[in-house]
Amino acid sequence: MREVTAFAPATVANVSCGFDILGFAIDSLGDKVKVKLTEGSALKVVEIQGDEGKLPFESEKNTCSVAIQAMLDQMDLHVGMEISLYKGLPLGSGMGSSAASAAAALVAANEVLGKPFSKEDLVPFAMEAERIACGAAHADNVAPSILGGFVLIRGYDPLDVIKLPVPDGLHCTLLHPHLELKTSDSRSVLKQQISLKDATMQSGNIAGLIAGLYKSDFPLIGRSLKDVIAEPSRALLIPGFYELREAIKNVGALGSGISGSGPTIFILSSNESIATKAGEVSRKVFDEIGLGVDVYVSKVNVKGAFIL
Ligand SMILES: Nc1ncnc2c1ncn2[C@@H]1O[C@H](COP(=O)(O)OP(=O)(O)O)[C@@H](O)[C@H]1O
Ligand SMILES: N[C@@H](CCOP(=O)(O)O)C(=O)O
Repeated sequence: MREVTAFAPATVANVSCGFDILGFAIDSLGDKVKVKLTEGSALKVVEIQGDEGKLPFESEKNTCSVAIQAMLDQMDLHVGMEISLYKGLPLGSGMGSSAASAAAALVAANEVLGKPFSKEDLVPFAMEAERIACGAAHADNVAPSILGGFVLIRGYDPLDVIKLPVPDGLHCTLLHPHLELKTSDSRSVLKQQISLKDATMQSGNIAGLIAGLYKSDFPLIGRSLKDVIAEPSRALLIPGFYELREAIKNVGALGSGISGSGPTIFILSSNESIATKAGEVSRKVFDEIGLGVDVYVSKVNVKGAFIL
């Protein structure tokens, strides 16, 4: 029977000011999923590697099978598939781990079925997987993981997904402290109301960030990396967050923020050498507080999920 393996990249959701509406994809880090067409009509997760035994095999709980089931439901198609998941991303990391599994699974399953859907069409199916992973069908991880690049979710009802330009040279440093923070938990600490002043400030920064991407205006991108909605509540859950921001002030980075719902922190820089320096300085902050950290330096991935 036909089998296909796909890779889907890690993602940085929110990008500070764009809560639930902005995200971008990272190079090389990600999950792989193999999908094999079988007899019958059941989706079975048959193998999971790299998760330390933490992820569910039940097809109604794993984001791979939930996403594929949403796709089959839309087609009213009853086929059997065996799904093998190779986790490259840590769980509850803020790097879109649940999303990368769903994105890779969908791209592989779509290929196995002869590509009935475009990549854009796959986004709503992956959102259903996010609903079971964290209780909210947000698209700011799944859309960039599938499509690559910077992605804006202009609206959810109806879904309106827009790819944005990626300025040459833009690099991201990711600091993943050795902590697990579930997206569902870090959503539960958010305030449900915001003031007019904060709404105005956040709107200015989102508009500024998008204008900065279109103009390749690095200082404007840096000035816009501010979040008055989620960051004040969530930063308290991430040791070293403000110390890191202080420590990288003289390195020349554009700015820093929480990647998705954390605990990973992202830093944007205008070139690889600043991004690397920012990583070195940040590592020292975590060494000082005695918390292990993984540091990654990456370009923005403009390709998204792909068949291996
Ligand atoms: N294939 C999968 N990969 C990762 N997480 C999954 C998967 N399937 C289900 N989950 C559940 O989703 C949760 C992790 O998602 P989340 O907290 O959103 O992490 P992240 O911030 O890394 O995306 C875990 O509770 C995990 O059990
Ligand atoms: N917009 C979401 C993004 C969650 O990203 P994750 O990588 O932590 O799953 C949020 O801020 O809750």
